[in-house]
Formats: sequence, C-alpha cells, structure tokens
Amino acid sequence: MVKQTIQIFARVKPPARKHQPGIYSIDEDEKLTSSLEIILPRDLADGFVNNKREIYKFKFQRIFDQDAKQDIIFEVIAKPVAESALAGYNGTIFAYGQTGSGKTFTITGGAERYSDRGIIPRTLSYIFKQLQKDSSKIYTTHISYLEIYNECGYDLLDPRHEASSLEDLPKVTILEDTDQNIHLKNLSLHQATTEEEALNLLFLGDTNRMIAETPMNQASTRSHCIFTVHLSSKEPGSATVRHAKLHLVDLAGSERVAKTGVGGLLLTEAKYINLSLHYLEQVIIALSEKHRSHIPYRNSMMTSVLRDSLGGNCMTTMIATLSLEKRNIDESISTCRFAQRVALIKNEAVLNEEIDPRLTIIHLQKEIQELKDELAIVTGEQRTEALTEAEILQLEKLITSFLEDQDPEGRLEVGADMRKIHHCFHHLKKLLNDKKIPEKSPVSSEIKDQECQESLKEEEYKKLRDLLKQRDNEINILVNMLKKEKKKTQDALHLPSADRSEIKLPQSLPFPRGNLGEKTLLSSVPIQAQDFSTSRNRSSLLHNKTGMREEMSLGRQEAFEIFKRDHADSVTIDDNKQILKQRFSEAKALGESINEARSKIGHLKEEITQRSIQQVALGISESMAVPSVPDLQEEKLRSQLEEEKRRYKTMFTRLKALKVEIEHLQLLMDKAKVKLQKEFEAWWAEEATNLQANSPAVNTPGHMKPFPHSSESQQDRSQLLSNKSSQGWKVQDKGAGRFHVCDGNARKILPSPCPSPHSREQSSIGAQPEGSISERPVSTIPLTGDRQTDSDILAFIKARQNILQKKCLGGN
Ligand SMILES: Nc1ncnc2c1ncn2[C@@H]1O[C@H](COP(=O)(O)OP(=O)(O)OP(=O)(O)O)[C@@H](O)[C@H]1O
Repeated sequence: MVKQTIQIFARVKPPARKHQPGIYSIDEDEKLTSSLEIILPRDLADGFVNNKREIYKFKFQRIFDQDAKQDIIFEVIAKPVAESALAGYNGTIFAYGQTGSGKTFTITGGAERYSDRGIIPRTLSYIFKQLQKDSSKIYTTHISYLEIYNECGYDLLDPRHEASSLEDLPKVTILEDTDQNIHLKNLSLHQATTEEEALNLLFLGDTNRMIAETPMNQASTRSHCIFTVHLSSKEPGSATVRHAKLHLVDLAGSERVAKTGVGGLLLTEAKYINLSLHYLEQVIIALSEKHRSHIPYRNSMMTSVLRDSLGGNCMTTMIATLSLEKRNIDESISTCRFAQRVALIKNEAVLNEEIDPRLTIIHLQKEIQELKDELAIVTGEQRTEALTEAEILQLEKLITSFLEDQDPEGRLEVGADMRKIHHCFHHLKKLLNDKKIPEKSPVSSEIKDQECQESLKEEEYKKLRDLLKQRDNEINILVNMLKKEKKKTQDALHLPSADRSEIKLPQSLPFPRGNLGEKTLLSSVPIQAQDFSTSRNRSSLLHNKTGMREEMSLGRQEAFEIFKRDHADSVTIDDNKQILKQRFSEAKALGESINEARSKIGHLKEEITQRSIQQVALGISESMAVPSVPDLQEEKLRSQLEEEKRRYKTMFTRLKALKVEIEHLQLLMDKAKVKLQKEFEAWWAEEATNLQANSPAVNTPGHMKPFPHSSESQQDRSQLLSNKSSQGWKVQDKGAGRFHVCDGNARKILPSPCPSPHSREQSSIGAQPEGSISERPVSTIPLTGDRQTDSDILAFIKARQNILQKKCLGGN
C-alpha cells in the first residue's frame, strides 16, 4: 500500500499579449516545494486607505513558468503516474483552471505542432514503449473516453455513430454494486495493442467531441473529459491478474457564473459546471477535514466517477493551470486556493490484484481429478484389464523423458492407475538390469576376444565414416564455389530483369508489410503521394465523422476551395504540410540509407563467409590445418560489419521515431480538416438561410414548383455548369419554376473567405466597382424549388463570381 497526499503542480500559461510585469513571482529556493506569489496591484479605485491584501502565497510541488515545454511537463508530472500504473496502481492526473488557462493544451496538447502534444499522447507512447521492453508479463491495454456535459455522460469512442450532436452519442450512466463499486454502463472499452491504435482512439474521441460541439456548446469549455487507460498484467502461468486504471482528466472551465454574466442555455450549462465543480470542491473539503465520515461523492457524476482518485485507491496529481493576467487574478487566486485544499487529501493506493477465474477453474479441475484418483486407490476401485499397446508406448515415452530430465525435482506423472504404476516399476527394473548385467556377470575370455574384435571394427568403421564426412564436405565446398562462379558469369551476361529485381529487393523490411518501411523502401513513386494504411483508415473516419458528402456539388466545392484558402487555419495547415513533406522525404532518404546499410551488411557477411570457405578449401588442398583465429583481413571485415550494424540500428530507431511523428502530424492535419469542414458547413448553412430570406421569389410558395426533368431544363442546367464566361447573375421570377439569376442577388451570397462577421460584412457589400457586373447580360437559371439544391446552384454561381471578381481586381 502506498500512502500519499495528492501531488499539486501549477503551470502558468504564456500571456496572449505581454502582461504587466511583477504580477507574480516564483520562489524555487524552498526544499521540495516551490511557492508562487501573486501580487495584487493596489487599485486607486479602492481609495487611498484600503486594507485589501496585496500578496498571496501558495505552495506547490513544482511551478512551471510560461516557457515550460510539454516534454518537461510529461517527464515531471505524468511519467511517475504512468510508471505506477504500469506497476499496478491506479493513477489520475487532472487539470483544473479557468477557461483558456491551458487545461486542454496540457492534457491533450496543441493542434499545431508535433512538439505541442500533451500528456495523453506522450503517456500512451511511454506506456507502449515500456510494454514492449517488458517481456516478463503479459499486458492488455484498453481505452475509454468519457465526456460529462450537463451531468450526463457520453461515450466519445462510439464508432457506430456519425455524431453531429452530443445527444447522438450513447448516454453513459452510473451503476453502483453492493460493494459500492462504480460501474459505467454504456461506456465502451476498446483494446489497443499498439501506440498507433491508442492514438487513433484518442483522435476518434477528440473528433467526436469537436463535431458534437456547437457554438452554444463549446464542449471543451463546458464539459469534463476523462480519457482512461485500463492496464491488466499477468505473469505467464500465474493466476494473479493486476488491473490499473489511469485517468487523464480535462475539467471544465472553473470560472464563477457571476463573472461570466451569461443567460439562457449558457446559464444552465454554467450552473451545471459550477455545480459539479462545487460538488468537487465539497468532496475535497470533506476529505481534507479530519474525522469526516460522509464524503458526498454521489452528488455529481464527475465526483462519482473520480471517487477512487479522490481520497481512495489512487495516486492522484492535480495541475492548476493559471492565466496570470491582471483581469484573471481573482480566478487564479481561487484556483490556487482550491489546489491548496486538494494538497491535504491523502490517498491509499493498493495493488489491484485478482485471481484469473479461468485459471482457477483449471487448477480446481486438476485437483478434483487428483482427489478422485487418490480416492479410487484408497477404495480399491481400480481397473483390472491389461494396458493397451498405445498406453504402454505412451508410458515408456514418459519414462524415457523422466530419466533424461536433468531436474532433480522432476516427477513421473502417470496418475493414480495402479496398472500404470506397476508397469513403470517393471520397466525401470528391466532398464536397470540390462545396464548392470554386463558389469556384474563373470565374463568369459571368448566373449572378451569377441568384444575386442568388435571394438576394433567399430574404430575402423568410425575412421572410414569420418573420412567420408570430410570428403562430403570437400565436395560441398567445391560445388558451392562452382555455383558462385556460375552465378557471377550469369550476372555478367545480364540475366532477365525479373531475376535481377529479385536480387535487388531486400529480403526483409524494417517495418512489417503495409507500414512505412515497405512504402518508403520499395516504391519508386514519390513518397508524398503515398499514404499510410492507418491514414487511409483515418480519412474514411473523417468522412464518417463529418458526414462529409463524398461528392460535393460543384458550386459548393468551389466555395469550399475559396473558404479553405482564406481560412485563418490555412497557414497552420500549410506549415504542417511542409513539415510533413520534409519528414516524408527524410523518411524516404532514411529508408534508402537503411536499405543500403542492409545490403552492405549482407555483402560483408557474404565476404566473411567466402573468406572462411577459401581458408577451408586452401587447408584441404594443401593439407594444412585451418587457423583457429581470423586473419587481419577477416578482422577488418568483421569490424566493418559491426560498424554497419550500428549505423543500421541508429537509422532504424530514427525512422521509427519519424514514423510516430508523421502519424501524429497527420492526425493534427486531419483534425484541422474536420474543423475546417465543420466551419464551412455552418457558414454554408447560414448563407443558404440568408439567401432564402433575401430571395422572395424562391420563398414564395407559388413559385416553389419542382424542377421539371425535361430535356430543355437539363440543357439549361448543363448550360449553367458549362458557362465559363465572366457573367454576373441575378435571380428574377419568370414563373413556372424558372428564375433569372443576375448579379444583384448573387452578390448578397458571395462566400466570405473567412467566416468572421467582419469579412462577411465586407463580402456582402462587395468589392466590385458598382455597375461593372450588374450590367452584364442576364441568363435564365432554372431553380428546382428544393431549398438545398437551389442554394447549391446559387452558391456555385456566387463562388464563380467571387473568383471572377478576384481575377478582375487582380487584373486591375
Ligand atoms: N503553455 C502553453 N503554451 C502555449 N500555448 C498555450 C499554453 N497553454 C495554453 N495555450 C493556448 O491557449 C489557448 C487556450 O488553451 P486551452 O484550450 O488549453 O485552454 P483550456 O483551459 O482548456 O480552456 P477551456 O476550459 O475552454 O477548454 C489555446 O490556443 C492553447 O493553444
């Protein structure tokens, strides 16, 4: 059992703008703890005489200032917890702080750089590396990802749904058994056998979380998320299984409702969050008070789920995230106060061991059989019929292996069958006698002579056999040499290409099939154009998750292209693309070097073997003894071989690290794509609604006739799609479901490149000089009367026009 108080750490977020100096200071001098001093500037508004406290001092295990990087946070905070989880103890790391103070950044990581990955991906990476190293145990790893929003739990790892809102995800409920253990109904557990699989699960959960959030529900801010790694370990053959859970928790923003000044749904949410954080605080207060018998865990879902982490069987660590800007001072002080209380809580972590029921059953069955056999001997209920041939053969085999067994403790297991026991004794007696008779019995001279002659014959026979063996070897060596010479001649004479490629291709690859190694090493196709198999999975996941239509209408596609190009995140995406390209080419180059090293190793090995064969051949032809130590040349070859192996290993390790980095970058890019798509869809829907509102002709029920599928109308449609001239469009009611589209209306729905209100305003005003487009010829555009299709058609026109306008402006 390990008794430990909850460890508390603080992390200060870098300010958005340079903040006022002297707001806080960190004192690292004190042994084992650091202290944070928050200095509250005296406000003249409070009058000259005020007794408001000015300096607040808080102690933490360690305080990470603004420049602390993610790797240090992992090393100091998360690694020890991950280590104890691997040893079989439950662990929890939770981040607490106001909105925007860096909780998600610390727990999950930033979305821009690989180096920004947070505690979860780094912990997964660490755990899987350790599992690979430890072959003394059998490990199984499962992942779950729970989101708690407004006191309801949701399973973020539900693969069946195309979640477009949180309510689409399965609801998780709490069940309590008679021993007061908490069980989460509907929370799925997914086995992850590799780091990659675990990261994909994290990605799936984060994507579900992102997609399910709407502007009214910024889930990341208003929900609690618990990512859990469930580890089980067992020594081979042992019936004892150890279970450990590692919770990585991103709590909702801790700000007070009064300060946020919200109403409506947001107020309800804020109340829930505040309520659940209030209950968390109550639990913590109760735990920090001595002699409190009742701890109000059941008041909220979060405290119920984290019951073991707070005052229970768990090694728990809290990270107080602080945004120490002047306007956030009050919130920061309350976060620190909360942390000070948390630091008083003592947990008692125990190893969670249980006996594997399957193994227990096997043991019990064996015991029952042994007892039955014993009983049969005691009661004399023995079988009397003779042993069969097969049984005798089996027994003799058992006896032979028993006699050959070097283990003095080894047992001859024949069960409680008296017939078998008797047979074993007889057989052993026979063996013993057969061995002893020649030693003990008087030997006649005649027999001795005979034996002597026999042993002479034996010797001669042995000599001849050795000679034959030697000749065989010589023949083999010569045949091999001949083969090699023949091959060389064939190579020189240009073998057919298929044979050559066979020789060139490496026999084995640094990575299993379908992985980076294969593609990097073997293909001549540029590496950028390729994708990992996992990434293919991800992209289908992306489609599933966004509900992205496989084929967008042309107009929508064009609008999306413009939207994407001008989106604020496009710089990050482009940067990441560049980094990804670099990493790909580095991986490709490394793959090639690895291949070279591999073939060099092969050549060196072959040269060494060749040399040895030559030595042997020389020895045979000149009747010389083969030297027992390698000559200088061979030694040189061997040291070159060692050097090449070292180089290979270094490159291989780097390639593995690159693979992980590439996959992470791909995840980041996929996430950015999902976000972009989501924002585009929202913007598109909004524009379509505006368009419907601004286009009375389309709204008038009398004109909403379905689009007739006549050849004429199809011609109109194809005319629209094939019209590549720079025309403006305006919608005019022409009756019978037909509309004229010209510039006036179309300009109202121009896709704004960036969905900010400011840019939308700009786009609705239009950058085109007045009259330059509206004077252009009016064309007939057939609208279908279907809201979605019509807005697609109109948006297509607008997107085209936007491009044309840009072209015009560029031309001017
Ligand atoms: N230590 C840091 N270094 C660099 N950027 C950071 C750091 N901490 C936070 N940020 C950035 O600050 C912004 C807000 O951080 P984050 O989303 O992690 O806050 P949060 O506390 O999780 O907020 P919420 O409660 O809304 O979820 C993000 O853009 C993040 O990248």
